[in-house]
Amino acid sequence: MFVLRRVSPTRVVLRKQSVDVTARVGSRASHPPFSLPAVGTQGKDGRLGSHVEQLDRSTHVPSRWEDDRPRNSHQRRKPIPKFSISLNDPRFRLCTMTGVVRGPKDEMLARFLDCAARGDAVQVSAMLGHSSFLLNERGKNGWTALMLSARNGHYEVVKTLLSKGCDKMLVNKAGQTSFDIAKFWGHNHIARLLANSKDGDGLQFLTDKDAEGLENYFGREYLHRMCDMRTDSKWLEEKESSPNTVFLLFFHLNPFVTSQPEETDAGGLVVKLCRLKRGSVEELLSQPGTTLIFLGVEKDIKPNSENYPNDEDGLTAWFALSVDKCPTEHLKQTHPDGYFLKAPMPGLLQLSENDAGVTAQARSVLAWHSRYSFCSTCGSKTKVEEGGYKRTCLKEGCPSLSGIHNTCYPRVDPVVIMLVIHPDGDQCLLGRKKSFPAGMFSCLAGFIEAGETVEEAVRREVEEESGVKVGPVQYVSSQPWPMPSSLMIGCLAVAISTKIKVDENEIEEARWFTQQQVIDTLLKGNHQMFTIPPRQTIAHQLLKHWIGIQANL
Ligand SMILES: NC(=O)C1=CN([C@@H]2O[C@H](COP(=O)(O)OP(=O)(O)OC[C@H]3O[C@@H](n4cnc5c(N)ncnc54)[C@H](OP(=O)(O)O)[C@@H]3O)[C@@H](O)[C@H]2O)C=CC1
Ligand SMILES: [Mg+2]
Ligand SMILES: [Mg+2]
Ligand SMILES: [Mg+2]
Ligand SMILES: [Zn+2]
Repeated sequence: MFVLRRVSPTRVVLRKQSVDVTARVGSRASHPPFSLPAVGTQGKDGRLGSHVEQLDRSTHVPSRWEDDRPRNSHQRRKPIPKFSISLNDPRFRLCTMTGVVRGPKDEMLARFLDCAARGDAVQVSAMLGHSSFLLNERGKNGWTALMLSARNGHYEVVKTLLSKGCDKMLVNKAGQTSFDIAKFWGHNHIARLLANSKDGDGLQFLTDKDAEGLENYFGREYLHRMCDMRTDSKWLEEKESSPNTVFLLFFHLNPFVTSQPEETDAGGLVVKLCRLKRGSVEELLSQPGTTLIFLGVEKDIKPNSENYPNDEDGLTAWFALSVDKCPTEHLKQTHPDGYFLKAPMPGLLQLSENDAGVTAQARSVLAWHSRYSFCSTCGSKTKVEEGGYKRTCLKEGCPSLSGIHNTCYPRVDPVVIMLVIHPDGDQCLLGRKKSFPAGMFSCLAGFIEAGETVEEAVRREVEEESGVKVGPVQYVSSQPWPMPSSLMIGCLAVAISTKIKVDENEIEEARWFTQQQVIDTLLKGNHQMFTIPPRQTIAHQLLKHWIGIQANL
């Protein structure tokens, strides 16, 4: 068990059982390096990322890494009183410690904002029930309840406030909407909620294009997977033969694509998956050695719309079709511009977010079929079921048929990837493999082993590869990585030792880089000293996240 305890405005102590490490905290990082300090209602200047010591203790949400021992009585959060007397009642005139007279309305507003900042959706809803004027009110620092709940990642509060019709277009003193704030602090589920909800005039706040970048690349769920329909073979057959169904073609795990001019002034080419229709793939479907996988249905199709007159449910299904023989000749007539994208890297990174998400799903499952043709338990033949999502052994009595059928489903291999932060809070550890392009450094990564937690895998891999010992570990976000089927689990971790000794079998070099060096490379495009992986990788996003949570906008 690790705890970070602030002992002075500039120092924290990191404790692990008998190990004590005292670390200086950089002047800009007055909170533990990645503890996402929650913003309370007492921020002095309305800036994001107010320092912990600037916060009213009653509104600060303690992070997992802070000392969780009971606080002194004066630090304990007081229960929020119920309001049952008229606000104009003179008994509610109170004086603050500074002698400034605060009216009952101010006091109520302060409590309302406090509830929003702490994530108390029930109390927020109750207070709005009798005092609707609070909805869009700002505190002294110019922040509304929506901004505070978006900042601190309180999904239920944001949902409650939106359902009451709050104004999500209001901005703080820095000109940021609640969406900007949620996005900046990495609360992507909240940013998506804000982006997709309609404003007072019934308009959607952001277009799909604007909302891009809210997920890690390969993570966009463009299709509804409809897992429950995989066992309905009649429905699947109907969809397979429908003229509206979309087929994505793969050969050697490479998707069939076209390059089209970009619809922007900037010009350039965009690489798009070819959405083939039944007519184009009819012959390929009947060839031996094809694999067909049901991917899902388009999410935003209006049932029985004019475009889909033949389909009873109006849902457009997508399938991935893998063929054994190169089909370019076959498609020459219908798709003269089509070609197979040289996957995986960096070819796949040219796709749009939507296409990348679908490709990640298709490629991982197809890769599994290509490597697991026979039963992994007894070596017998298998039959493909459930729209390509299951391979069942055909040998009666095979042990794979009893118990949990985990050998019958596509693999997902969990991998930890971590940005290790120096105890001084101002440097991070990056390494490079021999196979990386010259000058490129990235986060350390490694496969999780059987019977291992995410946290332990982070500590083990970092120590194995760099010799650095790690204490606290915090999850940030994940990314499917379809080469062939990894799930990257992105974490920030705090080092408790700093001496580097690389394992030369895995890593060529590892170094501590200062935050300024990372900013120069990441944001200013200065690649003289080193480069980092492209924006589509979770390694890049972890670095961005670290810079983000340290920033004091
Ligand atoms: N999206 C991103 O930003 C990044 C993604 N990655 C991905 O993360 C994955 C893991 O990173 P990596 O540093 O290679 O991992 P590790 O540090 O765990 O080293 C991998 C090596 O360990 C062996 N190994 C042990 N267990 C497994 C297992 N379950 N599956 C496969 N190999 C295993 C393999 O050796 P052997 O081959 O000799 O059998 C392999 O070469 C890679 O696929 C990489 O592409 C990595 C960095 C950035
Ligand atoms: Mg590794
Ligand atoms: Mg390793
Ligand atoms: Mg390993
Ligand atoms: Zn078997």
